[in-house]
Amino acid sequence: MATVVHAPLTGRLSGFRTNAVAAPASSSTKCSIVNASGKIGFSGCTLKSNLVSPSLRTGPTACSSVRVAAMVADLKTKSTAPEVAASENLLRFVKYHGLGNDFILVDNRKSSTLCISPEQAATLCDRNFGVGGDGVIFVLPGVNGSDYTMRIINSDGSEPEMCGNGIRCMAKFIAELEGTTEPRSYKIDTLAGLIVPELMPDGQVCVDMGPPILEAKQVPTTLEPTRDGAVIKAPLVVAGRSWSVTCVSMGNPHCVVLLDASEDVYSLPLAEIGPLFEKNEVFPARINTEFVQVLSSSHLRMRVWERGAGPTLACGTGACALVVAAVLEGRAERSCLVELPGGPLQIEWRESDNHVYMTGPAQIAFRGTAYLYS
Ligand SMILES: N[C@@H](CCC[C@H](N)C(=O)O)C(=O)O
Repeated sequence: MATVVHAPLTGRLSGFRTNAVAAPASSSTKCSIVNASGKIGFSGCTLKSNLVSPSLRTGPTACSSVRVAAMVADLKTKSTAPEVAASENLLRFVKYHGLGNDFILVDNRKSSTLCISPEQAATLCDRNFGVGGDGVIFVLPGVNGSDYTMRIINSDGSEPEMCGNGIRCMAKFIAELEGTTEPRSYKIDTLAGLIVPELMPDGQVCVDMGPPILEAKQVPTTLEPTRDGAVIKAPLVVAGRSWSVTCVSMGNPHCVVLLDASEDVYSLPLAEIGPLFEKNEVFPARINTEFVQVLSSSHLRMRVWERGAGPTLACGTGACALVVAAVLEGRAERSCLVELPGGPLQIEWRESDNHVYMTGPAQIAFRGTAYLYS
């Protein structure tokens, strides 16, 4: 008898989702695999992902050939204290996402040193061999008067300075760790400076992302500045096409490409051009690239190729950067709805303080315990 243990966690964009897996209850029980579209794919057992109940992972099973880094995400776990279990190579985590930009959140409050290596983080992010995620986010003790410190490792193991969707997720995670449901804000130290997310009464998170950085050398880019030290509407040839680019740092570097209104952003071959921007020699620290369709002066549609993570469903710092770029190019107002593949963000580049404010959701997906392999 085949036993389906877990229903799949499916999403609107199943191509970005891990497959849900059914595990055998005993060696004599066959397991069925439910694919991301919700269909039972086949019997037998090649364990492919992470949704296996811990109660079912011991003892002889038909899944002994498990190649995966044996991630265990227990949807039934009720724990309210998702602290790192450093013993026995186990790591407790909570998976969150902001508009489908997904992160493995780790409670690292007991130390200022990351509890796992960048390589381990990259393995955890693998959608076939790990939990799956665009990055791992660590909550560390605060420094210099901040409440907490955020560190993030991209899915390729590199460390960026900041993450907009990630910091909304982190604010929700901290509230969970602190056991509070009250609206409040946190001062978070990041490699991009102090960032302040605020939990709103409606469940959204509004983040003061600080001021944009436009000075070419600080972005950084070696492109020739076109206006007051900034790179605005500069020509850049990539993949045989001359693009008009504006470079903005929100702590991390962004290259914004505002398209003609008539060009459908979804017609671009993102997987082909994204890496060519990311690794272009004019961006010495590599770059995140946003391709933008200006639907109106307050409604922008974007797709992103992220440095160290590839095509993601949303990029918070990218949405902030493109509103700044669109204002500088005279294509948009200071307050815009930015439509990303995973949903909308409201972005405002406030004239009074020169800070960019981002408002959007952050949601828990599941909690789990992962085996760590060095
Ligand atoms: N998705 C993030 C940005 C994460 C960091 C980025 N990949 C980089 O390397 O700069 C966001 O929401 O801002």
